Amino acid sequence: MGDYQDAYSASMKDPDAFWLTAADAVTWSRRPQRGLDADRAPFYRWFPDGELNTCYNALDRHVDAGHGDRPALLYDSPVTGVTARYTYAELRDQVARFAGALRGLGVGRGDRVVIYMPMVPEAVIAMLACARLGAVHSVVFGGFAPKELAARIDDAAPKVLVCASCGIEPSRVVEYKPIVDEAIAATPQAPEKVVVLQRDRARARMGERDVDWDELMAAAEPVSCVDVAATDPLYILYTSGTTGKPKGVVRDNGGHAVALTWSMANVYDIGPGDVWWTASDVGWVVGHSYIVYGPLLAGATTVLYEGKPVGTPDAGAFWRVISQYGVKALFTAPTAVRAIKKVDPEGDETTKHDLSAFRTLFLAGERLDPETYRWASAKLGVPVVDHWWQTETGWAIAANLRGLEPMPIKPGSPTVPVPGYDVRILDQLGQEVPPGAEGAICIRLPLPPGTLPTLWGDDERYLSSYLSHFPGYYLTGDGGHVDSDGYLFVMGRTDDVINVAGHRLSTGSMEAVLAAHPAVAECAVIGVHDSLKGQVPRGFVVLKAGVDMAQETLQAELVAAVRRDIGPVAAFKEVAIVDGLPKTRSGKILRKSMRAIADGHDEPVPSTIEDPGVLDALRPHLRRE
Ligand SMILES: CCC(=O)SCCNC(=O)CCNC(=O)[C@H](O)C(C)(C)COP(=O)(O)OP(=O)(O)OC[C@H]1O[C@@H](n2cnc3c(N)ncnc32)[C@H](O)[C@@H]1OP(=O)(O)O
Repeated sequence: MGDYQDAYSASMKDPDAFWLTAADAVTWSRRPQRGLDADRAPFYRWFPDGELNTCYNALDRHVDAGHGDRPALLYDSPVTGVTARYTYAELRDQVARFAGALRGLGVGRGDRVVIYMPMVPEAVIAMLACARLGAVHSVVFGGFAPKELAARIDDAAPKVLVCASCGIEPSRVVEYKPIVDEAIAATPQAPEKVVVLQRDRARARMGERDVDWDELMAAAEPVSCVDVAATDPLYILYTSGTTGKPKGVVRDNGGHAVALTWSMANVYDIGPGDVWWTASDVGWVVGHSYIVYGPLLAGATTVLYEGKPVGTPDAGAFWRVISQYGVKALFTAPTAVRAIKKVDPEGDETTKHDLSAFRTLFLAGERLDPETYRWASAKLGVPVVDHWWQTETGWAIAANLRGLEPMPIKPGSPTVPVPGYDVRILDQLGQEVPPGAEGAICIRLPLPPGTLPTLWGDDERYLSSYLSHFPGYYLTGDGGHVDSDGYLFVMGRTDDVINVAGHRLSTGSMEAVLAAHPAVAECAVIGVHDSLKGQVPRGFVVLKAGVDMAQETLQAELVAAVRRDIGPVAAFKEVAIVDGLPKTRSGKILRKSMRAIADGHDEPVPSTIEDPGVLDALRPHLRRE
């Protein structure tokens, strides 16, 4: 662990020096003299005296350096049959023009813009245009329903919303504009204007506040980059918490640019001119960091793929893209690999494509099970590198740093803490546990650059969600252990957040939907193991006295309600009607015990249980006997 150990120790001993050196890789309009600002600890900030523009660093800088002809973005859309190639100069020009269009709609520094779009180049253009103006974008994943979109609009209070008329799923066209209209009607924070990108598969009906993307672009003048403080927000990205209300994770400009630039070289071994592909969605943090900002900051070529691992058209889609564009490294979620493996268990499709340029498969977003790791390693013949991070951190907490010092891979472990992250495993009393012992995975403050400085408009919730549990530490919400070689093993969430196909979801918000049904007296939703999606939600409801309704009808209504209120992404398909839910004497539902039984590893029942008979009666439902 030579280079790694040196870098890690340097980042711990003198974080200011470490990150100010890393900051040299970024172009500043005012170079920072200070690294960490701890004046308002635990609200730490990075590079408080620095000024820059993130869009300048992602685009203009490369054009100014003479690389305007280098491909910046390769769009590949098997669902529409369209491909497109943007050089750095072309992408810069499109972004500058759309920034001019937004400015014409009154968007300026600090204003919020909500983006609700599928995987089209215009989504990337809109994000970078906001960054160019110093405006704050908030991208919402297309699989969320109107209510979820409305909750995000409510919180971000955007001046403008940018959407497409539709997204294209393999089995159906999803009309986005009616979802946007419904969401806007449900919030007092309606944006002044909605910019609509019309797609031929389902053109949107336009209303008074709507503006057509093409018409706007045709009339707009390009604008240059606006310098912002390093500590100014670049974006807000909402993520599920334990309650129904999503948390608005804030990302700053300076720390983000420094951390992502550092990560592209050191974690992913990607530099200028390399072709890099993150198969995810711009609506998730992986899409923000590693479809859009990271690769462009690094001067690499990023692939934007509007398709699925299977079915668009077959299980060879990923290998076709790798071969067609000479992709050096792919970053995706384990669930995508499991989907391919299910359809093509022998990996025959891998042999039909030239993968000679392909060097590494990076996986994150959910636990990488050893079986999936072994399959991908065997079929692809390249290192399969797990790494672990969160929406909140924006980049890797633990990784096998391929550009710094590749290390032996241990299946089931994302390897070691990344420089900047002081990872500790704590017991319930906040004491550090010895190697091998399970505990709460925490990070000693301060967090490194690029991580969340707070939650949008809610410092209190930032403290209560992450910092107050163990003072001086950031609580990740995951449990796990470190082995005697210093490798981290992440075993899963310790709260009621679940991970379905790499999508982080709150069981609390699903419970709120079930509880709102007039027939339901009480309910619980738990995440249970699923061989394809990693986890899926399962609901259990107790009916109000006197309810007389056919079980199937009620179940169908409850499933439909979750899809209507949260969205298809919740993948909520199963709900059981039961006589009672197991509780402690103080009334807390024993979800952990329910989860354990459903997953087939019974744990001792807590002594605080009110009535063990209730849990016994539930066992057949949990085990689906
Ligand atoms: C490290 C930090 C992080 O964790 S960031 C988060 C990282 N997570 C990821 O990158 C997500 C990885 N997962 C995926 O990309 C997808 O699940 C893959 C593997 C491609 C499978 O996709 P799919 O077959 O659509 O299944 P799914 O479970 O995602 O979808 C469930 C239902 O939702 C729908 N959906 C999905 N995306 C959209 C969208 N953009 N707009 C509208 N609807 C969408 C799907 O069609 C599906 O619907 P249905 O239930 O089949 O009708």
